[in-house]
Amino acid sequence: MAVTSTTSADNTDVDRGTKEYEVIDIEQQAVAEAHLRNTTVQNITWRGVTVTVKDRETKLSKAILENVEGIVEAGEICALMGPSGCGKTTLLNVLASRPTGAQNVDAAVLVNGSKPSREAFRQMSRFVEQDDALIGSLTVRETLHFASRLASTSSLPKQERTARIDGLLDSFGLRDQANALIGTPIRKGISGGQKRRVGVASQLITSPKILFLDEPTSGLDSAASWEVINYLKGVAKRNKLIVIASIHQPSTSTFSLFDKLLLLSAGKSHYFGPVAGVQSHYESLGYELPLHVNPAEFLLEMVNTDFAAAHRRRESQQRLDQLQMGWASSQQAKDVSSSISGAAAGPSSTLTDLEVAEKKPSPPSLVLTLLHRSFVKSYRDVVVYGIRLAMYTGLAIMMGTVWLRLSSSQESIIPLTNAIFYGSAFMSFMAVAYIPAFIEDHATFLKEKHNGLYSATELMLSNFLIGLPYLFLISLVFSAISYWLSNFNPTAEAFFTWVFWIFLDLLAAEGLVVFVCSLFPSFAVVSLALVAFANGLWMSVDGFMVQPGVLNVFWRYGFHYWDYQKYVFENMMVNEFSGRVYTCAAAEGTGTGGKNGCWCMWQTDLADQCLIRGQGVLDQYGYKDGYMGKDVGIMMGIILGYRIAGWIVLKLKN
Ligand SMILES: Nc1ncnc2c1ncn2[C@@H]1O[C@H](COP(=O)(O)OP(=O)(O)OP(=O)(O)O)[C@@H](O)[C@H]1O
Repeated sequence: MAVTSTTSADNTDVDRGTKEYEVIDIEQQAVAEAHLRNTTVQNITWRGVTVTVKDRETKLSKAILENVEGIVEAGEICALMGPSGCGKTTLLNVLASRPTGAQNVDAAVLVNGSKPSREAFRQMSRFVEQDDALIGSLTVRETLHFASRLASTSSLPKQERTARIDGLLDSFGLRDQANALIGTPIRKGISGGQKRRVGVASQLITSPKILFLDEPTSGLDSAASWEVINYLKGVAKRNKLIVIASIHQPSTSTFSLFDKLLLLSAGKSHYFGPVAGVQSHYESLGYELPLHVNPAEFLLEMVNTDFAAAHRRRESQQRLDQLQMGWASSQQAKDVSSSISGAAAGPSSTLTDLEVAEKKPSPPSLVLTLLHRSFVKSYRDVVVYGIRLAMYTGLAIMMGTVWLRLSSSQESIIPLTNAIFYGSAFMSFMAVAYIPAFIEDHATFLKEKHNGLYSATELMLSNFLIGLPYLFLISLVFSAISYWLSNFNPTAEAFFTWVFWIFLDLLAAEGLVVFVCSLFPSFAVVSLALVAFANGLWMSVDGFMVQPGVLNVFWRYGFHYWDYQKYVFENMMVNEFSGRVYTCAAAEGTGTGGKNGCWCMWQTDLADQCLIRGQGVLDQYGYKDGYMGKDVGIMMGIILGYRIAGWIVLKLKN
């Protein structure tokens, strides 16, 4: 028979009345959460965690964490608390085996009493970032669906996957929001608290045994914070998961949801143990918790010297030292040490015994999943390609009407040349509009890479492939409008050659954006400035402004030959001029007339027929027909080069 469980809030400081937060069928829940059950990891311990960094001002080494230790058992949820800058994030990173950027890290972090291999630890743990990079244009259900596909084998039956997703939606109170968008800057989505819950659920769908969370409640009001932690606690308890979360000033009711507390100040432990025992520990040191005061606030005030008046600094530092000594010499601290030793001495299951998460998807299946996800994002989020398509359409109309119906007489030659340069250069320049979308993808990639889901190779491949149809569409729409309005070479072959070169131009420009954004993903403005600068450089040395034969050797050999805009401009020029003939102007009675009463701006073998052979225009630049195959090869090399450079940057950067 199904049993029903009801959870309602402890409402010491948040009045929630008798509101029922979840009414879930326990039997159904047990089935839906079967994949979350932890039967292998009994505990995580850390001892002697000492982290030193180089002081930014004095350049001397200083410890930001000193000899910190603790133990969290399966099913427990532990809070890391302390004043700002006390070392919470650093400790969380050390425990989660993530880079800290420190000079030296000493730590013995053990699972079930033994040191797990890096890969096993990656498989069994997940890290939920403070600013969890969710994709705003996906729905809540899609977010969990893609997280599941990236983490677990594609042979997982569809029904099983859906059951897991539904189970997590229920466990985190998200069933009603399942089909709501996460939200983008221009489309309102779910609330901040719901986003945090989605962030946690999307990590849990990958079945970790240990979950680290960096300030999961920051920026949330007390009711939303309570909900996030309460849902998390429910899942952890039912499935025996280990949860360690850093937290800033929780409300009384949120604070009491935690089983354990590690209180830090200036990198040192001030308390580690059950939340319920912290009050008696401080009472034993002579500090009684006043009535009607939030205990978390009280503790934080006690261990914070940042706001002490200048003349009381010394006094407050002395008190802090006393408190720290009080903890270090307490019986509880000794008990913590013995529990850690006990866990290490116990029958440690070697990590090959640990049930490591499910079989991972193959690289091609990862690429397919990323492609699918990017596809959904690309048609829902106008920032990705929609805005660019609109911009390029606008540019095509503008160009087509400025360079309108150019004739095949000689006065059109310079406008046609200018239009070719302007069109190809501006198309490339406007790829800067792709920067925000790629920066969002990069943030998601970092989170997923740290959690071991996929690597730079899968990102680069899927990112390149998803761009192909969209960039081709943009090239086609732009060309269909501007090409015929301006009256370029009116043959189908010339038109499609033009489309093809615009397409290659956009592919190279997007490669440049991806490379630069991979270098500076946190600074959109820097990426924007660099891409704009690079485009300016490529425009000035592509052969239009200064013809290749005139360009000095430094720019010619240093930059001109690997400037993709050179190949685009050259081949579009050849496409327009090599097979065409233009009429000369009729000579006016000025004495400068040609032989047949006409005046030709370019003297070619057709001058006596009052015509200009297009090749004459090309000769001025040193361009010839017949090199398209070679140039396409070079262009592909440049496009590939940008992608490889971006891939190397992503591989090398942490
Ligand atoms: N790689 C580093 N080099 C130099 N100093 C560092 C480095 N990493 C952290 N620190 C310093 O160590 C201290 C602890 O940083 P940490 O981010 O762990 O604190 P925190 O408790 O998480 O702070 P907050 O609550 O404000 O996020 C800070 O003073 C920080 O400036």
